[in-house]
Amino acid sequence: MTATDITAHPPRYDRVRLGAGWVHLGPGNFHRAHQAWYLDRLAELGQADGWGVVDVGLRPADAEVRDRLAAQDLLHSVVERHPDGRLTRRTVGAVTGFLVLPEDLAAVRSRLADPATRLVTLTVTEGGYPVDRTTGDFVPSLAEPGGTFDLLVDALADRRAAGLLPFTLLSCDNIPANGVVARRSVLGVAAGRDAGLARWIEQNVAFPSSMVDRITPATTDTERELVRRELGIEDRWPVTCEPFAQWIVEDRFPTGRPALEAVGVEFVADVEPYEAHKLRLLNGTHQAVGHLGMLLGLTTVDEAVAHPRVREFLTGYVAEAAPTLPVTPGLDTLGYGRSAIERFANPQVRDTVRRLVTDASDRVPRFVLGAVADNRRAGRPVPFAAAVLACWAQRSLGADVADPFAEVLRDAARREDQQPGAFLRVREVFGDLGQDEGVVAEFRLAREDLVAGGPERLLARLTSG
Ligand SMILES: NC(=O)c1ccc[n+]([C@@H]2O[C@H](COP(=O)([O-])OP(=O)(O)OC[C@H]3O[C@@H](n4cnc5c(N)ncnc54)[C@H](O)[C@@H]3O)[C@@H](O)[C@H]2O)c1
Ligand SMILES: O=P(O)(O)OC[C@@H](O)[C@@H](O)[C@H](O)[C@H](O)CO
Repeated sequence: MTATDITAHPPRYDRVRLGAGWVHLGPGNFHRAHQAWYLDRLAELGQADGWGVVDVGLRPADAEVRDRLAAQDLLHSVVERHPDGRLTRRTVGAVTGFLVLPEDLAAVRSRLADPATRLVTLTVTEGGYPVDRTTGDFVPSLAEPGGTFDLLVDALADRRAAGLLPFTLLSCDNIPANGVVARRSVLGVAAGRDAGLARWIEQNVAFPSSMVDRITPATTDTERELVRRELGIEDRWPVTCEPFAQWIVEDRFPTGRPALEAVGVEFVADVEPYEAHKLRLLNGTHQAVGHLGMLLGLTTVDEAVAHPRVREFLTGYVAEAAPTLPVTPGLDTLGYGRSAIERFANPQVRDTVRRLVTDASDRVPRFVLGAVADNRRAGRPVPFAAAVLACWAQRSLGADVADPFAEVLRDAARREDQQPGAFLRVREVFGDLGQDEGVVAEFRLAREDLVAGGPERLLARLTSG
């Protein structure tokens, strides 16, 4: 098929009417497959006027994304990959600006200070928040100078000085109580500068929490080629993802919000039960399949789920974590976990196990350890979670581990033979977990399996095959 440029396939609405009322920090793949995709569908209904998104990148890698998208009028494809191989594509035109720090600092400041800007969203990854991984407390030394939270506090100070209303700050990162964590991060940075500003923020800025969901792998040349070959579109940075998408948001937007309920976003009074289900049963189970899949030498998540013992292990993991979740009307906890595993099994999505375990020390405490702590408080054993941690320990011995704590974890994993449980005693990652003798015993058992017979032996012990 001869490919035509994406600019020859524009959205069916007038992008000029979108303007710019929404700023997004962290313009990665997920943002484009999720928040921008939802707004695009709202724009098609003619209900997004004034809410165009200005993307802001704070990392050098964002400049390449900006350059590629700028060459195609900031349009991008979102391509849904159905299990039967079908592809559905739309051109997303919701992003009306793309700025990158540090070069565009003045433009970013003025965008954030503009009265038209009423909503700021974040997908800056779990590690992008200056809070302790295990307690969630603000840690001043983790706040990157000139980073996300300095920028937000500067912007709020500008708005206060100009007598403007603030914007609402909505975190879309996978973190328990992400609104509370965003608030703590902003207030922590503000308090270190000016108590009056911190008070003003406390009294005036809303930080709703949200649960976000759509499995969105990284884009490589393979995805670009797929879009060119199968759909006939030349797109310099398409995003491929699963067909499923969900966004549940705490409805606190004193400065207004787009009417996203028209395109399926659910606005609720309390997002916590939905968020807990998602983080513990989807992201937690993702950690399980990611660490096991890496040790099994597999590349994609669906390959791992196709291994019958891995699927059974994941089912066991879900059953172990499920009792820690609140009974929630309309939510079948075990069914939710089962449907997550079905989504992982989609052979078309081509998500990699490596993506899931990157920066695991930012993810495991948020996705796995909460359920472990709740189970232990209730006196329940945690053989499946302990097995996931043992897989992580084993994998930490490798040289190619991308993780802020890679060296510390490697050293601890190396000491395991002499000091059993040393890995779990890396306090910055595991908090007090290493003091729990029951968990340490289960972890040791799993580690012995891995050392003696690899992941197959561990799987054989914990599943019936
Ligand atoms: N990919 C998914 O399936 C998915 C689904 C739900 C939620 N999320 C959330 O979105 C986040 C980003 O995922 P993605 O797939 O877009 O990743 P990505 O690698 O495509 O993009 C990450 C973005 O975050 C920015 N970033 C990273 N660290 C930062 C920091 N310390 N400060 C400021 N910006 C920073 C990067 O510059 C980039 O713009 C995840 O960490 C998760 O919290 C992802
Ligand atoms: O992106 P992270 O690091 O928060 O977590 C890895 C995956 O579990 C995550 O990206 C899922 O794919 C996503 O949360 C699905 O909605």
